[in-house]
Amino acid sequence: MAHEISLPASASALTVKGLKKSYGGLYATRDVQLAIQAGHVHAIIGPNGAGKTTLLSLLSGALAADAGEIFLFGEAMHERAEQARVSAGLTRSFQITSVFDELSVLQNLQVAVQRQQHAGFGFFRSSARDQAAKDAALAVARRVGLEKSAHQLSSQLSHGARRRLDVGLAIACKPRVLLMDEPMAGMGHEESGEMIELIQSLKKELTVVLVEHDMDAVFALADRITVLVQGAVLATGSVDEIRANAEVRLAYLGEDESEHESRHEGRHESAGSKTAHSEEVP
Ligand SMILES: Nc1ncnc2c1ncn2[C@@H]1O[C@H](COP(=O)(O)OP(=O)(O)OP(=O)(O)O)[C@@H](O)[C@H]1O
Repeated sequence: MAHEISLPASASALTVKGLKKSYGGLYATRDVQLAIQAGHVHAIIGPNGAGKTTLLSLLSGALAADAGEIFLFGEAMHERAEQARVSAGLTRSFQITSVFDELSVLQNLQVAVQRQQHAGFGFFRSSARDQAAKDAALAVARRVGLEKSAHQLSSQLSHGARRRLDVGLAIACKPRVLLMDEPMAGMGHEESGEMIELIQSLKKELTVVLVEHDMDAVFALADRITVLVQGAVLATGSVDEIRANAEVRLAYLGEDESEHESRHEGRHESAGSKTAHSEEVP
């Protein structure tokens, strides 16, 4: 089980060293080290309050770290502002407020494409550039399975389709590493399945850091898993290594395995409804 960084910074898509963040006396992120390999889906799991969202915010630049370094393909990100990280290829998805309700799917994607092209909101526009942005937006809509809803208002989308639009907005920024914060949240079985398929397909093009409570989705998608407990990395490993790790089971579930198994036998839950106390490391 690797706690230490075994890859040189340039060999991994994202390398994190000694990352720290505290709120008052409480460490939300405690000396976190990560080496995330290119082309992987790397899941970050842990109980409620473990520091998963804080970690994503530190990686995206939405939050300033107290200490630590972040490298994107060997390039230092930790002193850059959020937008500069997006421009370098480090983008966070599922900031649901980034969707404009009053715009169609295609218009939303077009705005994201134009931002990426530094075209702004209509300044220095040319019809050729507008057409190129529209074509690129349509390609992204197809990529996330929203071509049939391209002209629909975003406010009229189902929850699952809206979350796919969020992925589309992130893809429009041409990320090399995509940070995803609970993409399956609030989804039923079918919508989760569609999102799993979409994330699986993204692996061909980019690296995904996935924070997710739905363990079925994590086990279906992850090449590597890092377990956070109280802000610190407890373990990093393959799905099989993490499932077999007694320390993880104990710390993550807060109970021993036999207790968990007996409780699990009597429980029935639908996908996407799992909470920290019902998360499984089966
Ligand atoms: N703005 C803040 N001010 C003070 N404490 C905070 C703040 N944000 C987070 N925390 C604390 O930091 C710790 C980590 O929180 P964080 O939201 O990152 O955990 P999480 O693993 O994402 O939890 P969850 O699974 O419930 O989303 C928690 O103890 C939380 O209460």
